[in-house]
Amino acid sequence: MTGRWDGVDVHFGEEGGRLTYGSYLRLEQLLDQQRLESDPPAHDELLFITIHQVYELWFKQVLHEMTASRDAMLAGQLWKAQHLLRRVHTIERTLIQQVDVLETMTPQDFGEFRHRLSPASGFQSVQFREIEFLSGAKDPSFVKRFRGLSAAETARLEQRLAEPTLWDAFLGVLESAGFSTADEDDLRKALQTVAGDRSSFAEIWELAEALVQHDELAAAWRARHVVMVERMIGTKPGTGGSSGAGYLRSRLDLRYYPLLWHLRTSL
Ligand code: HEM
Ligand SMILES: N[C@@H](CC(=O)c1ccccc1NC=O)C(=O)O
Repeated sequence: MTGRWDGVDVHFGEEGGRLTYGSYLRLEQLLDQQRLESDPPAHDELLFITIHQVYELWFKQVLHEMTASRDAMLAGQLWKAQHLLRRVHTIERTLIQQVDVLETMTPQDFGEFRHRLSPASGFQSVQFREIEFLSGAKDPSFVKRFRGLSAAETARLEQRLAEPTLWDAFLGVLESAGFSTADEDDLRKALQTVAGDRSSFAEIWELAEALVQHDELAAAWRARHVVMVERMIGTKPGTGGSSGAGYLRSRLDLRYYPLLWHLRTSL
């Protein structure tokens, strides 16, 4: 910035032609990534692409925060793990609310370009599956069922399958506090003890609550997504080759941390 605040010759961001807003954020590249499949262009396809790209940007951020939260747990920095999970929750609430924007598209307007999308589908979102794996729901069959993955994408999924999950890291936290997590019975007892003595185990309890919150928000997204799908395509099969809403309904009961949910019954 040069010049005077109150004068006319104020030139923000022009110091020697270095960093600018657009160059820092790589806007030329970012804003040039929306290519429609429909021809002539269907009006709503830009919204459809933009929404998905925004989801993928947030997925990237969520993975960044979840990975750091996991590593903080492994390093015994419980306050940090919880701080980062709170940010994840806030992003996840945003991801659920964003469905509202896409629902301003009618089924008729979606129908103008939907036939062009097959066999592509959200089922092929690598980052979405990475989030599931890192959360604790590792299912190698998804890697096999993906068609058309690049070598780099396959490597990312394999890495997520191999590395510790948030749940693994949480078990490490319990072990560091002196609990046995050798079998499910020991684990149930440990969780019961933590829940029953919150003044002694405040940080561990809060961390468990943060994991439950993450689990609940993921479930809320699945529920929101399937209702949107029913609104958009009814009971038609999906472009990705599944039964559509039927398949998505079969995934509604997925929970990352069933033991933290079972615990509720005995509190
Ligand atoms: C018009 C809006 C949408 C419709 C009609 C729709 C429809 C579907 C259908 C039918 C499936 C099942 C797979 C298949 O295609 O056979 C699916 C899966 C999926 N969709 Fe969407 N979707 C929509 C928007 C979105 C958005 C905005 C996202 C955000 C990234 C998304 C992410 C996903 C994911 C991650 C899956 C895999 C879910 C799983 O395996 O549990 N979808 N979608
Ligand atoms: N599977 C959707 C199409 C769809 O929504 C989609 C297509 C390509 C890329 C991402 C998508 N989003 C979620 O599935 C359908 O069957 O209508």
